[in-house]
Amino acid sequence: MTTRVRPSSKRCAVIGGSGFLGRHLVEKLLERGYSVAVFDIRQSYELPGVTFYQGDLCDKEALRPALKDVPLVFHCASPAPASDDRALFQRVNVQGTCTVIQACTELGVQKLVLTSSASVVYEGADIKNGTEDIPYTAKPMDYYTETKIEQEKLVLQACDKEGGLLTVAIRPHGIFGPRDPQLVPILVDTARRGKMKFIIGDGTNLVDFTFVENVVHGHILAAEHLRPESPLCGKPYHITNDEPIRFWDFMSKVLVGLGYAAPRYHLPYMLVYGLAMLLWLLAMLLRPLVAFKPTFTPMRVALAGTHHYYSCEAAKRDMGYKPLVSLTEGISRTVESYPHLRHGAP
Ligand SMILES: NC(=O)c1ccc[n+]([C@@H]2O[C@H](COP(=O)([O-])OP(=O)(O)OC[C@H]3O[C@@H](n4cnc5c(N)ncnc54)[C@H](O)[C@@H]3O)[C@@H](O)[C@H]2O)c1
Ligand SMILES: CC(C)CCC[C@@H](C)[C@H]1CC[C@H]2C3=C(CC[C@]12C)[C@@]1(C)CC[C@H](O)[C@@H](C(=O)O)[C@@H]1CC3
Repeated sequence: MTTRVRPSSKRCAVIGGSGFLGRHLVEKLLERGYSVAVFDIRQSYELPGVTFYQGDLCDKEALRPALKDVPLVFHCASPAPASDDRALFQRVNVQGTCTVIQACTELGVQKLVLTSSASVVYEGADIKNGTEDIPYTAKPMDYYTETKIEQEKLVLQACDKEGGLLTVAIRPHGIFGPRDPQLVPILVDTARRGKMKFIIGDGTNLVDFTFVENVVHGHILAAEHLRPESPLCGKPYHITNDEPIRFWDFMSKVLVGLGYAAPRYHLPYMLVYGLAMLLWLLAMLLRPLVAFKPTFTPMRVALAGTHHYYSCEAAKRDMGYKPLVSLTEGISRTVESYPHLRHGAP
């Protein structure tokens, strides 16, 4: 006779746990008394209380040991959004997520929390205080967004309240904080190359930037409130700092905090967007001959020149979410964490 081990409720797995958000999530889970299995294609640190499993999430056999006897799984792995490798996004975000769902179901995992993105509804036009009922965009601006939509649908449709796997998706927007490999490093690199002098558009567009610890808090609340009778089952939730800020004020605060000049001169939005489209087309055409990646992609220009902020009222109502770290505090902790990116640092 085989006896099934009852999974400890303080045990969980984090797929993508070596990444920026994943590692912050792991650290908070440990603080809250969880023991954590990390599954990732790379191992980036070691911590007591964490067991690492290195592998590709598209490989079910590699996933199984990490998810065995675990009641709760967080899935926050993805290829980097800036990549233009469509096949990789399809394989990891879509087929890989199917594999994760199958493995969870076969192993009797009770809850799956997906890190989705608020970008699943963004198509380059203004979104002001967007709620979760905005339909998915029919015109995703890049392969990352296209596959995040498919991924979110797969996970939410897999929710089975009749004793099966329970699922929920968290949609953060513009995550920033210590160890972020993307937002601050790209911003500083652009500033060092003298390209952060310009404000795209009139500079009044409001945007959500969300401190990483608030995003982690939203994930843990979602996991702990996800039960068969709760409204969270099969639903997406925006998690934001609940403090929309002008895109260019946020950029300026980070730049000035790190010793760089704030952007000052205005350029018309449509002009820069048109140029970004042209450059992107050129990069596509020349790809077989020269590999160059424009900094100002159409997606980045759109994000820099439109309103895109979201309501987190549903998360407040259904899981008692409230941001723990203010934008001002988050920016100052972020700036302090990047001494090597300061102006003049070797
Ligand atoms: N950073 C943001 O602003 C932001 C905003 C909204 C949503 N998200 C979502 O949050 C999640 C985490 O993003 P992040 O910023 O921490 O990115 P990240 O790149 O730091 O982390 C992603 C992790 O996934 C791992 N990974 C990639 N492919 C894998 C594979 N095939 N098998 C196993 N592991 C694999 C990577 O090694 C990495 O450790 C992603 O799902 C992303 O779509 C990020
Ligand atoms: C070159 C400049 C105009 C700006 C330099 C900063 C940008 C690199 C970031 C500003 C907003 C960021 C952002 C993302 C990537 C980095 C920026 C463009 C995402 C597209 C990353 C993927 C997430 O899922 C998106 C989300 O919905 O949160 C991010 C949106 C903001």
